[in-house]
Amino acid sequence: MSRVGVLVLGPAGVGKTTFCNSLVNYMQQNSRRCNLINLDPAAEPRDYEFTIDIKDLISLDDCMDEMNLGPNGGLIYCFEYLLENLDWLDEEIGDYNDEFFIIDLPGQIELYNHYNLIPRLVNYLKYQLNINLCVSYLLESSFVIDESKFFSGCLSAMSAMILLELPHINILSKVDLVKNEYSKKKLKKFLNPDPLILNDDLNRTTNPKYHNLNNRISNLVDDFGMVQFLPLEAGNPDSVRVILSYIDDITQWSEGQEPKEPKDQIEIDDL
Ligand SMILES: Nc1nc2c(ncn2[C@@H]2O[C@H](COP(=O)(O)OP(=O)(O)OP(=O)(O)O)[C@@H](O)[C@H]2O)c(=O)[nH]1
Repeated sequence: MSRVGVLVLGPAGVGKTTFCNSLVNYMQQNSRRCNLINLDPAAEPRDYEFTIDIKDLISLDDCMDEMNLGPNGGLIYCFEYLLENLDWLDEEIGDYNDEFFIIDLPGQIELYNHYNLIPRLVNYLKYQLNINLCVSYLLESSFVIDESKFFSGCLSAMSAMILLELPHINILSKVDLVKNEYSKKKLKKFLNPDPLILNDDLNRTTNPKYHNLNNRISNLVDDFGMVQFLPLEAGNPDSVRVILSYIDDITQWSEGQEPKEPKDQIEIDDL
């Protein structure tokens, strides 16, 4: 039995659900089986039907009404409820063997930062349900083409890497929204960034009293080897193809096979 899963993570509104749909669309068009698992208890139905939907177990609206909670408290409650009822997930995934799962998660930072909810879920998927997992972490291009926001995005991606300890792909989403030539040029620099050069740029525009902090953060990003982002334009099958080839490679790698360099590359000018 071989089950592969890609957890789609990133801040709210970054394009996670749209990316999930683009992956399903691309895989279906290329005769590959895949299943969408929705773990966002607030998600509305989208283009493709979910194979498994947390809302069949618990929905955010019901939980907020019945428990008198706000949206963030309600979300935490839904995840705690899911974790207390993991046999439900087991039953839902039950006979799906030799399958590819695309797992859409909510973007609320509370789930990742203050609680141990997502790591517990990941452990269950990985060790109890034997799903060979990887993470695709999305950051929005138009947001990060500013050095300070880029470093802030890197830190949030690194926090997910450290927290989940899974093979990890970083993606800059919505590249089509970066329109003018100057910004496009900057975007290229951020896809294959040299954190130390970006740090010099950042220091040019920040108060000197922060330079030491900037230097430390850029050294950390540099040491961590977080040197690459893949561009995503959800409506462009070429960008989805390249990302999928990376997902295929790193999930094979985490199964214990030899890592291979993905052959596919995509340039921003190709999109
Ligand atoms: N132009 C453009 N818009 C996009 C792209 N991907 C997503 N969007 C838009 O961005 C908005 C948010 O997309 P979603 O897919 O709902 O984002 P999300 O991360 O799932 O949002 P939450 O679940 O609320 O965290 C929607 O209006 C999408 O149509 C893209 O590649 N290009």
